[in-house]
Amino acid sequence: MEHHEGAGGRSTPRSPGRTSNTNTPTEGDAPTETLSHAASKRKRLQERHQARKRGRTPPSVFPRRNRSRSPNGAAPRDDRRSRSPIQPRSPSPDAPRQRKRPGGGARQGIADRETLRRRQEERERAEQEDAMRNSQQRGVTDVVRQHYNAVPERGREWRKTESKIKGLRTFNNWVKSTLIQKFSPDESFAARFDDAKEWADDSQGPPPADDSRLLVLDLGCGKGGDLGKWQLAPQTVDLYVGLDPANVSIDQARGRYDEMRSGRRNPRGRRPPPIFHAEFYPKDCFGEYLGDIGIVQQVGIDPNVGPGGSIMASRFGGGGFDVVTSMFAIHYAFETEEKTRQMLRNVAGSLKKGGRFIGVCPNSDVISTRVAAYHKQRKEGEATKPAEPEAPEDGEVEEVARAEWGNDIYRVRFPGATPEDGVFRPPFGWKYSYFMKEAVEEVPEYVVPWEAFRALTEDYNLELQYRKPFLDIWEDEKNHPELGPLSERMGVRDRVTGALNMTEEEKDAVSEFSSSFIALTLRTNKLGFYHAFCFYKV
Ligand SMILES: C[S@@+](CC[C@H](N)C(=O)[O-])C[C@H]1O[C@@H](n2cnc3c(N)ncnc32)[C@H](O)[C@@H]1O
Repeated sequence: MEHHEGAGGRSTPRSPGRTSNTNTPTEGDAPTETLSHAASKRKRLQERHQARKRGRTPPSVFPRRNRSRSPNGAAPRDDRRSRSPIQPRSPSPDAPRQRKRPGGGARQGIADRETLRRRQEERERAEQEDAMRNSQQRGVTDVVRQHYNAVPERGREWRKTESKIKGLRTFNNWVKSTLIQKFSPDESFAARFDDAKEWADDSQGPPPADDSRLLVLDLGCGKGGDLGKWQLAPQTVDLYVGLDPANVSIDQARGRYDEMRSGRRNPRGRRPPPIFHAEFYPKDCFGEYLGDIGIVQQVGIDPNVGPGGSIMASRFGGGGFDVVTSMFAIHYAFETEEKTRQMLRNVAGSLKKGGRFIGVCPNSDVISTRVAAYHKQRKEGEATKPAEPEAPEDGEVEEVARAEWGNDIYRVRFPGATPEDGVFRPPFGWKYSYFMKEAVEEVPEYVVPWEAFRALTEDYNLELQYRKPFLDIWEDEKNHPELGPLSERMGVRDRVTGALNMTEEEKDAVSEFSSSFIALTLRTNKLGFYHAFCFYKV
């Protein structure tokens, strides 16, 4: 789904960011000279800290990383092969033929051969299963990657005028801007910001400028639609690292950044506002560890987070990023527990203490309510139908009740059975396809059962600070002194009437308040298909 476009309009005076170009950097490029003084200092501390850490745990990050490279935690296949005790050996043609020993020895040989053959078969079966599992995992990632690579980049003008879902796009963009405005600043910056009013009353001039700048990591950055929002973050961004498995999207994101930096995206040749240093790499952020990306390693990523990580590591370790963000993407991780944990390892490993993990994803409360209502309605329908023979006859396949809902603009469809009570247990692998006009065409996504997710995050020292459905965010923030006017400048609402600029179908997709049979429940609970969250690394 596309949720692009810069927040637009707001101009906050800020100190200039560094703007060195990366063009098409390669992994491991050293951007040190492009980072600010604060970041270099942080980096120096990081290096010092890592040196201390290395003192405690002798193996360097590199061999540790190599060992854990496989997404499913298995040892690299080559390693296993090289350790195999039964490599078939073909005798050298020049070697004298050995004579078989007579009697028991020969029988022993036959028994050994039998054991070896069995072991060989077992090994081949295990390898086949391994390959199958890997290819299935790759399969989903490939489908998602191919899909997003194929979504055309249609340009800002088209998105603002022609698009059938322009209301939805701008609304989603406003929610993302709101989240960035509210949660990207660190505590000391936010405190200073809060104090400013009191301080202004005393008329002693503005508070001293904060020179600590943000280092931001975006997992699933897509075509770079949020770059403009980060440029307008209250606390200046120093570095933005964008990762996404869709390589075409990554190229487009880099192109967009280059245009912003050069001012080509600016209307009427106005001087561009200063922009941070940014780097973009293709990467599966949920199936793989991020520590092999040079810039991520340089800023700092701790491989020891999560269950099993040492107390020393959790007290002194930690990453170097202030903010990790993942907008409309973490639902791809919920295919398996392994991927979900890898995603959390990457998030928590890259965040420093006090760092924020902010994002948006489909709200499982809505999905559960929808699925339960679907089954209830289906059963009521069945109860009024004439009775059918109890068991299916020979060769007859019992039909699975497939939950689905939506309208012309969006559609959610479960390909398999769903729980009648709407509670997704176990919490992984609940695949559904999501269709969104112009944006997402039947891409497999996975339910993110919220409570299970929240429980898992605790294993990674991530503490939930905020979680809100989109519509509640709108209700809470639409009259905010900055976010309210921002919504008007972005075209989220009508300047005169104040009503949301959306068709009924778009509203249905975002809030579901006009949907048919569970309309009342949803309206009362103010649910929306998406919700936003912020976790703090403690
Ligand atoms: C709906 S788009 C959102 C893009 C962007 N965050 C935004 O808000 O405009 C979802 C993105 O998630 C990305 N994605 C899917 N699987 C991923 C994975 N394993 N790791 C990182 N990103 C992934 C897709 O390639 C796609 O760019």
